[in-house]
Amino acid sequence: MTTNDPEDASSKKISRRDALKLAGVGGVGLLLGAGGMNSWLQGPAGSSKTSTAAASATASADGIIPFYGKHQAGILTPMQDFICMAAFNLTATTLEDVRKLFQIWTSASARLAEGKFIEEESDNPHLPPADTGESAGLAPMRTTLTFGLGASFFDERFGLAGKRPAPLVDLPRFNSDEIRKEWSGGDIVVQVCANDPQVAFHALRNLARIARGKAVLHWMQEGFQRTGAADPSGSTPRNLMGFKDGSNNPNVSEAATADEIVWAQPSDNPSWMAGGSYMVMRRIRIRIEVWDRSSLDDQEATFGRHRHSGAPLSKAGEFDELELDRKDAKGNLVIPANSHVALSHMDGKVKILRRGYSYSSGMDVKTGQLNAGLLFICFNRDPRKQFIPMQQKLASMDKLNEYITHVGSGLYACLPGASTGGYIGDTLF
Ligand SMILES: C=CC1=C(C)c2cc3[nH]c(cc4nc(cc5[nH]c(cc1n2)c(C)c5CCC(=O)O)C(CCC(=O)O)=C4C)c(C)c3C=C
Ligand SMILES: [Fe+2]
Repeated sequence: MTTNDPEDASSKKISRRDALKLAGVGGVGLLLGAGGMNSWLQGPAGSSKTSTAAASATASADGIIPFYGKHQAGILTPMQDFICMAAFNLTATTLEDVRKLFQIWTSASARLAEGKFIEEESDNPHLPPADTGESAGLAPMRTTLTFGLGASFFDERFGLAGKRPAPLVDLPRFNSDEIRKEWSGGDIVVQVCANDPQVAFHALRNLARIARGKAVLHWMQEGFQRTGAADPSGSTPRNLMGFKDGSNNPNVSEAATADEIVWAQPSDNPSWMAGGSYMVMRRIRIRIEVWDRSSLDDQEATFGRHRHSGAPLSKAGEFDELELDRKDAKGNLVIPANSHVALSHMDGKVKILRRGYSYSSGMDVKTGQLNAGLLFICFNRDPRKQFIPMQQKLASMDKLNEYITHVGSGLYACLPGASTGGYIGDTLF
């Protein structure tokens, strides 16, 4: 069985020699030892201390991330440059049809991850082509496809109500939420990430196409970050507010950290979720024009970090430790208590794995302002203990709230990975 476990060398389809050859183009390869090359090729998402962004920069930027494995890819996988994400509502009326849908989605996804069409092409000119075709000749581009189930999947329709995982709660209404139904929920979520926007779109479009008669699109959103080509050094990407975003993500290349923060464990309930994770999606609109008129001091006080270096206020290095108790000569906290990092740090005890993308949906025709923001995505083992208390704290006092509004929301149980011959969801139905 192939695996998407980032620690497993057998999952790498690009040979070490190829990688070194390619990396040599940018002179990066020579600087990396064998261990360094491993994480550079396929280290987990999270802290850019492990050069995760560099993984999408050169040698492996067009490679294959195996679809089959203990865990679904697209969770610990170092972030690709683009996302195309959608929620579906089921029109299927039987569990057998739902199972068939996941079976065809699984085999199509495994092929898409390898840069193939969803099916072998038939040469019958009287039939529509099996695949829509816009990925012809394109490389796999590190495509990952990650599937999750919303709470509504467990309603009365398919006899699975008794199986709804306890952590898959209905998210509470948070202070100043302006959540819209058209950007929220859904029976199933599919997160497609790739280093090419057309490859990502193609994958999602074809999944929607083969779902015909069984599921329909509910919402869809594309997102981006700077590409690996634009930043071959792989430094932490900046969000649309100009700040480095992701610096203090947990280092999930340590299996124990990933198990503690991200993966549902066999001892957790329900056991069919073991190896899976809970994904939170928040569509967060940013009032960019207002932000752009605020002073640098105000911006830095909002996040509690320096804009240029990404360092915590009063520190010089991006990865320097946050000292939240430190006071200046006047006795004021150096990092304001209502700053985004002071609050989201949660005494260092509660952590989530963030994997969000910027989005831009053109212009708001009513106001003439940019309709843009953050497609916030995070993974956690139990949102009741991680995301929810963190967001409760942020929603009530974060200085960032002056500039943002949460307009879409979803919580999804991301199933464990599938083995070759199995299908996503086979531990449940
Ligand atoms: C509930 C969880 C979080 C939401 C929602 C959220 C929104 C949000 N964040 C930024 C930008 C930054 N966030 C940063 C750090 C950070 N954010 C969260 C959680 C949420 N953010 C956490 C757990 C952390 C790390 C805290 C820590 O322990 O240090 C940063 C600083 C750099 C970094 O570490 O990534 C930025 C910048 C935006 C723009 C946003 C909504 C639009
Ligand atoms: Fe944040």
